[in-house]
Amino acid sequence: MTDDAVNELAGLEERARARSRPAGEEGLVVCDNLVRVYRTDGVEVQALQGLDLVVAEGECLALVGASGSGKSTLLSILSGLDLPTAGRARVAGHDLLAMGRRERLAYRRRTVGFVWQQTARNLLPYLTALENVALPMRYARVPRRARRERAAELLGVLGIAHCRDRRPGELSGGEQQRVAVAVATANSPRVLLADEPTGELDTAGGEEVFAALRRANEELGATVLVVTHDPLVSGQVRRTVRMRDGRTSTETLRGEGGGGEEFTVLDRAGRLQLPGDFVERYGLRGRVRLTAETDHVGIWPGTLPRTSARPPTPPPSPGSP
Ligand SMILES: Nc1ncnc2c1ncn2[C@@H]1O[C@H](COP(=O)(O)OP(=O)(O)OP(=O)(O)O)[C@@H](O)[C@H]1O
Repeated sequence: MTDDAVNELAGLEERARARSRPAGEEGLVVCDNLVRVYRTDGVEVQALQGLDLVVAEGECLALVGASGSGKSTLLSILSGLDLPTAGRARVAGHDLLAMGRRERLAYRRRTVGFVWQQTARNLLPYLTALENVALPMRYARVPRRARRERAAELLGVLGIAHCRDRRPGELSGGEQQRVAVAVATANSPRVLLADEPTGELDTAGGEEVFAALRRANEELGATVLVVTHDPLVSGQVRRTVRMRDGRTSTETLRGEGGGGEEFTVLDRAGRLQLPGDFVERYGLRGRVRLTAETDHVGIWPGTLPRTSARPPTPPPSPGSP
Protein backbone atom coordinates (compact mmCIF):
# COMPACT_ATOMS: atom_id res chain seq x y z
CA MET A 1 0.00 0.00 0.00
CA THR A 2 1.29 3.52 -0.74
CA ASP A 3 2.00 6.02 2.06
CA ASP A 4 -0.89 8.15 0.83
CA ALA A 5 -3.28 5.21 1.02
CA VAL A 6 -2.05 4.33 4.52
CA ASN A 7 -2.57 7.93 5.63
CA GLU A 8 -6.03 7.98 4.06
CA LEU A 9 -6.97 4.76 5.86
CA ALA A 10 -5.63 5.98 9.18
CA GLY A 11 -7.51 9.24 8.71
CA LEU A 12 -10.66 7.32 7.83
CA GLU A 13 -10.48 5.26 11.02
CA GLU A 14 -9.75 8.35 13.09
CA ARG A 15 -12.62 10.36 11.59
CA ALA A 16 -14.97 7.43 12.13
CA ARG A 17 -14.03 7.34 15.82
CA ALA A 18 -14.19 11.11 16.22
CA ARG A 19 -17.69 11.31 14.79
CA SER A 20 -19.03 9.18 17.61
CA ARG A 21 -19.07 10.88 20.97
CA PRO A 22 -17.47 8.81 23.73
CA ALA A 23 -19.76 6.10 24.98
CA GLY A 24 -18.97 6.71 28.63
CA GLU A 25 -18.35 3.95 31.07
CA GLU A 26 -21.70 2.26 30.95
CA GLY A 27 -21.22 0.36 27.68
CA LEU A 28 -21.04 0.96 23.96
CA VAL A 29 -24.64 -0.24 23.51
CA VAL A 30 -27.10 0.51 26.31
CA CYS A 31 -30.80 -0.35 26.18
CA ASP A 32 -32.81 0.59 29.19
CA ASN A 33 -36.44 -0.48 29.58
CA LEU A 34 -36.87 -0.49 25.80
CA VAL A 35 -40.42 -0.87 24.50
CA ARG A 36 -41.58 -1.32 20.89
CA VAL A 37 -45.26 -1.64 20.20
CA TYR A 38 -46.50 -2.34 16.67
CA ARG A 39 -50.04 -1.31 15.83
CA THR A 40 -51.67 -2.85 12.78
CA ASP A 41 -55.42 -2.69 12.09
CA GLY A 42 -56.15 -1.76 15.68
CA VAL A 43 -54.19 -4.75 17.01
CA GLU A 44 -51.21 -4.08 19.28
CA VAL A 45 -48.15 -6.32 19.39
CA GLN A 46 -45.59 -5.64 22.12
CA ALA A 47 -42.41 -6.79 20.38
CA LEU A 48 -40.14 -5.39 23.12
CA GLN A 49 -41.49 -5.19 26.65
CA GLY A 50 -38.95 -3.31 28.73
CA LEU A 51 -35.71 -4.77 27.45
CA ASP A 52 -32.43 -4.04 29.29
CA LEU A 53 -29.11 -4.78 27.63
CA VAL A 54 -25.57 -3.44 28.04
CA VAL A 55 -22.85 -4.42 25.58
CA ALA A 56 -19.27 -3.39 26.28
CA GLU A 57 -16.99 -2.12 23.53
CA GLY A 58 -15.13 -5.02 21.93
CA GLU A 59 -17.66 -7.74 22.82
CA CYS A 60 -18.85 -10.38 20.35
CA LEU A 61 -22.32 -11.28 21.56
CA ALA A 62 -24.92 -13.76 20.29
CA LEU A 63 -28.62 -13.00 20.66
CA VAL A 64 -30.88 -16.06 20.65
CA GLY A 65 -34.55 -16.72 21.38
CA ALA A 66 -37.73 -18.28 20.01
CA SER A 67 -39.36 -16.89 16.89
CA GLY A 68 -41.24 -13.71 17.77
CA SER A 69 -39.21 -12.95 20.91
CA GLY A 70 -38.15 -9.57 19.49
CA LYS A 71 -34.59 -10.17 18.25
CA SER A 72 -35.01 -8.59 14.81
CA THR A 73 -36.98 -5.70 16.30
CA LEU A 74 -34.06 -4.97 18.63
CA LEU A 75 -31.56 -5.11 15.77
CA SER A 76 -33.72 -2.80 13.62
CA ILE A 77 -33.73 -0.25 16.44
CA LEU A 78 -29.99 -0.53 17.03
CA SER A 79 -29.33 -0.14 13.31
CA GLY A 80 -31.28 3.14 13.28
CA LEU A 81 -33.94 1.78 10.89
CA ASP A 82 -36.72 1.65 13.47
CA LEU A 83 -37.69 3.79 16.48
CA PRO A 84 -38.62 2.41 19.90
CA THR A 85 -41.96 3.38 21.42
CA ALA A 86 -40.42 4.14 24.83
CA GLY A 87 -37.32 3.60 26.92
CA ARG A 88 -33.71 4.52 26.29
CA ALA A 89 -31.25 3.29 23.69
CA ARG A 90 -27.73 4.70 23.28
CA VAL A 91 -25.08 3.44 20.90
CA ALA A 92 -21.58 4.98 20.90
CA GLY A 93 -22.98 8.14 22.47
CA HIS A 94 -25.92 8.49 20.06
CA ASP A 95 -29.36 8.71 21.64
CA LEU A 96 -31.42 6.61 19.23
CA LEU A 97 -34.73 8.14 20.34
CA ALA A 98 -33.58 11.74 19.92
CA MET A 99 -31.53 11.60 16.72
CA GLY A 100 -32.54 13.98 13.97
CA ARG A 101 -32.57 13.00 10.28
CA ARG A 102 -28.98 14.06 9.57
CA GLU A 103 -27.52 12.43 12.68
CA ARG A 104 -29.46 9.24 11.89
CA LEU A 105 -28.07 9.13 8.36
CA ALA A 106 -24.49 9.66 9.61
CA TYR A 107 -25.10 7.07 12.35
CA ARG A 108 -26.24 4.49 9.81
CA ARG A 109 -23.34 5.24 7.52
CA ARG A 110 -20.50 5.29 10.01
CA THR A 111 -21.40 4.01 13.47
CA VAL A 112 -23.21 0.76 12.61
CA GLY A 113 -22.82 -1.85 9.92
CA PHE A 114 -25.48 -4.43 9.11
CA VAL A 115 -25.51 -7.95 7.61
CA TRP A 116 -28.91 -9.42 6.71
CA GLN A 117 -29.80 -13.10 6.53
CA GLN A 118 -30.82 -12.96 2.87
CA THR A 119 -27.60 -12.96 0.87
CA ALA A 120 -29.31 -11.11 -2.00
CA ARG A 121 -30.24 -8.21 0.30
CA ASN A 122 -26.64 -7.41 1.25
CA LEU A 123 -25.03 -6.91 -2.15
CA LEU A 124 -25.80 -5.20 -5.45
CA PRO A 125 -25.88 -7.94 -8.11
CA TYR A 126 -24.35 -5.86 -10.90
CA LEU A 127 -21.25 -4.79 -8.94
CA THR A 128 -18.15 -6.90 -8.28
CA ALA A 129 -17.24 -7.81 -4.70
CA LEU A 130 -14.63 -5.03 -4.66
CA GLU A 131 -17.13 -2.46 -5.99
CA ASN A 132 -19.74 -3.56 -3.45
CA VAL A 133 -17.27 -3.05 -0.59
CA ALA A 134 -16.13 0.31 -1.97
CA LEU A 135 -19.69 1.65 -2.33
CA PRO A 136 -20.39 2.62 1.33
CA MET A 137 -17.07 4.47 1.37
CA ARG A 138 -18.19 6.44 -1.68
CA TYR A 139 -21.26 7.58 0.26
CA ALA A 140 -18.89 8.55 3.08
CA ARG A 141 -16.87 10.62 0.54
CA VAL A 142 -13.68 8.59 0.82
CA PRO A 143 -11.37 9.32 -2.15
CA ARG A 144 -11.57 6.75 -4.95
CA ARG A 145 -8.07 5.33 -4.58
CA ALA A 146 -8.34 4.92 -0.81
CA ARG A 147 -11.73 3.20 -1.30
CA ARG A 148 -10.26 0.60 -3.60
CA GLU A 149 -7.24 0.09 -1.35
CA ARG A 150 -9.35 -0.41 1.76
CA ALA A 151 -11.87 -2.63 -0.06
CA ALA A 152 -9.04 -4.89 -1.29
CA GLU A 153 -7.52 -4.93 2.20
CA LEU A 154 -10.86 -5.89 3.81
CA LEU A 155 -11.44 -8.70 1.31
CA GLY A 156 -7.95 -9.96 2.19
CA VAL A 157 -8.50 -9.79 5.95
CA LEU A 158 -11.78 -11.69 5.59
CA GLY A 159 -10.18 -14.39 3.41
CA ILE A 160 -11.99 -13.64 0.14
CA ALA A 161 -9.37 -11.78 -1.88
CA HIS A 162 -9.98 -14.27 -4.70
CA CYS A 163 -13.56 -12.99 -5.05
CA ARG A 164 -12.71 -9.33 -5.68
CA ASP A 165 -13.60 -9.18 -9.38
CA ARG A 166 -16.62 -11.51 -9.28
CA ARG A 167 -20.24 -10.48 -9.06
CA PRO A 168 -22.52 -11.95 -6.33
CA GLY A 169 -24.06 -14.42 -8.82
CA GLU A 170 -20.59 -15.92 -9.30
CA LEU A 171 -20.01 -16.45 -5.56
CA SER A 172 -21.15 -19.17 -3.15
CA GLY A 173 -23.62 -18.19 -0.41
CA GLY A 174 -20.83 -18.23 2.18
CA GLU A 175 -18.60 -16.05 0.01
CA GLN A 176 -21.46 -13.60 -0.54
CA GLN A 177 -22.01 -13.30 3.21
CA ARG A 178 -18.31 -12.75 3.81
CA VAL A 179 -18.35 -9.99 1.20
CA ALA A 180 -21.40 -8.63 3.06
CA VAL A 181 -19.30 -8.52 6.27
CA ALA A 182 -16.66 -6.55 4.32
CA VAL A 183 -19.37 -4.14 3.06
CA ALA A 184 -20.72 -3.70 6.59
CA THR A 185 -17.25 -2.93 7.99
CA ALA A 186 -16.15 -0.67 5.11
CA ASN A 187 -16.59 2.57 7.06
CA SER A 188 -15.03 1.19 10.28
CA PRO A 189 -18.28 0.99 12.27
CA ARG A 190 -18.07 0.79 16.05
CA VAL A 191 -20.89 -1.78 16.03
CA LEU A 192 -21.57 -4.59 13.57
CA LEU A 193 -25.09 -6.04 13.64
CA ALA A 194 -25.91 -9.32 11.90
CA ASP A 195 -29.39 -10.87 11.70
CA GLU A 196 -29.09 -14.65 11.11
CA PRO A 197 -26.11 -14.23 8.77
CA THR A 198 -25.58 -18.00 8.54
CA GLY A 199 -29.29 -18.86 8.28
CA GLU A 200 -29.24 -19.73 4.56
CA LEU A 201 -25.90 -21.56 4.60
CA ASP A 202 -24.65 -25.09 5.18
CA THR A 203 -22.35 -25.85 8.12
CA ALA A 204 -19.08 -25.15 6.27
CA GLY A 205 -20.40 -21.86 4.83
CA GLY A 206 -21.74 -20.86 8.25
CA GLU A 207 -18.37 -21.49 9.88
CA GLU A 208 -16.60 -19.31 7.32
CA VAL A 209 -19.04 -16.46 7.81
CA PHE A 210 -18.77 -16.67 11.58
CA ALA A 211 -14.95 -16.65 11.24
CA ALA A 212 -15.31 -13.43 9.19
CA LEU A 213 -17.49 -11.87 11.91
CA ARG A 214 -14.91 -12.86 14.49
CA ARG A 215 -12.15 -11.22 12.47
CA ALA A 216 -14.25 -8.08 12.18
CA ASN A 217 -14.44 -8.19 15.98
CA GLU A 218 -10.86 -9.11 16.82
CA GLU A 219 -8.87 -7.53 14.00
CA LEU A 220 -11.02 -4.63 12.85
CA GLY A 221 -12.20 -3.70 16.34
CA ALA A 222 -15.99 -3.79 15.74
CA THR A 223 -18.30 -4.71 18.60
CA VAL A 224 -20.45 -7.52 17.17
CA LEU A 225 -24.09 -8.42 17.94
CA VAL A 226 -25.27 -11.45 16.02
CA VAL A 227 -28.82 -12.83 16.07
CA THR A 228 -28.66 -16.54 15.46
CA HIS A 229 -30.47 -19.86 15.72
CA ASP A 230 -27.19 -21.57 14.89
CA PRO A 231 -25.69 -23.40 17.90
CA LEU A 232 -22.35 -23.33 16.10
CA VAL A 233 -22.33 -19.55 16.41
CA SER A 234 -23.87 -19.19 19.86
CA GLY A 235 -21.58 -21.94 21.18
CA GLN A 236 -18.45 -20.04 20.18
CA VAL A 237 -19.02 -16.57 21.60
CA ARG A 238 -18.17 -15.63 25.17
CA ARG A 239 -21.64 -14.29 25.92
CA THR A 240 -25.02 -15.44 24.61
CA VAL A 241 -28.12 -13.46 25.57
CA ARG A 242 -31.46 -15.22 25.31
CA MET A 243 -34.60 -13.18 24.67
CA ARG A 244 -38.05 -14.22 25.78
CA ASP A 245 -41.27 -12.25 25.26
CA GLY A 246 -39.49 -9.02 24.32
CA ARG A 247 -36.99 -9.05 27.20
CA THR A 248 -33.58 -10.53 27.93
CA SER A 249 -34.22 -13.61 30.07
CA THR A 250 -30.96 -15.54 30.48
CA GLU A 251 -27.29 -15.16 29.61
CA THR A 252 -24.69 -17.85 29.05
CA LEU A 253 -21.08 -16.91 29.72
CA ARG A 254 -18.30 -19.10 28.37
CA GLY A 255 -14.69 -19.25 29.47
CA GLU A 256 -11.64 -19.89 27.29
CA GLY A 257 -12.18 -23.66 27.45
CA GLY A 258 -15.67 -23.33 25.92
CA GLY A 259 -17.68 -24.57 28.93
CA GLY A 260 -20.63 -22.29 29.65
CA GLU A 261 -22.66 -21.27 32.66
CA GLU A 262 -26.21 -19.96 32.34
CA PHE A 263 -27.37 -16.97 34.38
CA THR A 264 -30.85 -15.53 34.70
CA VAL A 265 -31.00 -11.80 34.05
CA LEU A 266 -32.32 -9.54 36.78
CA ASP A 267 -33.56 -6.29 35.28
CA ARG A 268 -32.98 -2.85 36.76
CA ALA A 269 -36.29 -2.98 38.63
CA GLY A 270 -35.29 -6.32 40.24
CA ARG A 271 -37.59 -8.44 38.02
CA LEU A 272 -36.51 -11.83 36.74
CA GLN A 273 -38.14 -14.39 34.50
CA LEU A 274 -38.03 -17.95 35.83
CA PRO A 275 -37.24 -20.66 33.28
CA GLY A 276 -40.43 -22.47 32.20
CA ASP A 277 -39.18 -25.89 33.38
CA PHE A 278 -38.58 -24.50 36.91
CA VAL A 279 -42.10 -23.10 36.97
CA GLU A 280 -43.48 -26.49 35.93
CA ARG A 281 -41.25 -28.63 38.14
CA TYR A 282 -41.99 -26.73 41.36
CA GLY A 283 -45.63 -25.94 40.56
CA LEU A 284 -45.04 -22.18 40.82
CA ARG A 285 -48.27 -20.31 40.06
CA GLY A 286 -49.59 -16.89 40.93
CA ARG A 287 -48.18 -16.05 44.38
CA VAL A 288 -44.82 -17.47 45.47
CA ARG A 289 -42.92 -17.07 48.75
CA LEU A 290 -39.47 -15.49 48.76
CA THR A 291 -37.11 -16.30 51.60
CA ALA A 292 -33.89 -14.51 52.40
CA GLU A 293 -31.21 -17.08 53.23
CA THR A 294 -27.70 -16.15 54.31
CA ASP A 295 -26.25 -16.42 50.79
CA HIS A 296 -29.21 -16.80 48.44
CA VAL A 297 -32.90 -16.10 47.94
CA GLY A 298 -35.33 -19.03 47.95
CA ILE A 299 -38.52 -19.16 45.88
CA TRP A 300 -41.28 -21.41 47.19
CA PRO A 301 -44.71 -22.29 45.87
CA GLY A 302 -47.35 -20.10 47.51
CA THR A 303 -48.94 -23.11 49.20
CA LEU A 304 -46.33 -25.28 50.81
CA PRO A 305 -47.09 -28.94 51.49
CA ARG A 306 -47.07 -29.73 55.23
CA THR A 307 -44.35 -32.32 54.69
CA SER A 308 -42.01 -29.86 53.06
CA ALA A 309 -38.48 -30.91 54.03
CA ARG A 310 -37.38 -27.33 54.43
CA PRO A 311 -39.92 -24.75 55.52
CA PRO A 312 -39.12 -21.24 54.53
CA THR A 313 -37.24 -19.18 57.04
CA PRO A 314 -38.69 -15.74 57.47
CA PRO A 315 -36.64 -12.87 56.12
CA PRO A 316 -34.25 -11.51 58.77
CA SER A 317 -35.56 -8.51 60.59
CA PRO A 318 -33.83 -5.21 59.85
CA GLY A 319 -30.60 -4.90 61.79
CA SER A 320 -30.18 -8.64 62.40
CA PRO A 321 -26.76 -10.06 61.36
N1 LIG B 1 -43.72 -4.53 11.24
C1 LIG B 1 -44.40 -5.23 12.15
N2 LIG B 1 -45.72 -5.01 12.33
C2 LIG B 1 -46.42 -5.70 13.26
N3 LIG B 1 -45.88 -6.63 14.08
C3 LIG B 1 -44.58 -6.91 13.93
C4 LIG B 1 -43.76 -6.23 12.95
N4 LIG B 1 -42.50 -6.70 13.05
C5 LIG B 1 -42.50 -7.64 14.02
N5 LIG B 1 -43.74 -7.77 14.54
C6 LIG B 1 -44.15 -8.65 15.65
O1 LIG B 1 -43.29 -8.38 16.75
C7 LIG B 1 -42.93 -9.58 17.42
C8 LIG B 1 -41.42 -9.72 17.45
O2 LIG B 1 -40.96 -9.91 16.11
P1 LIG B 1 -39.42 -10.06 15.73
O3 LIG B 1 -39.34 -10.19 14.24
O4 LIG B 1 -38.64 -8.98 16.36
O5 LIG B 1 -39.05 -11.46 16.42
P2 LIG B 1 -37.79 -12.41 16.20
O6 LIG B 1 -37.38 -12.87 17.55
O7 LIG B 1 -36.76 -11.71 15.37
O8 LIG B 1 -38.41 -13.62 15.38
P3 LIG B 1 -37.73 -14.57 14.26
O9 LIG B 1 -36.71 -15.42 14.99
O10 LIG B 1 -38.88 -15.37 13.74
O11 LIG B 1 -37.11 -13.69 13.22
C9 LIG B 1 -43.63 -10.70 16.68
O12 LIG B 1 -44.83 -11.00 17.36
C10 LIG B 1 -43.91 -10.13 15.31
O13 LIG B 1 -45.07 -10.69 14.75
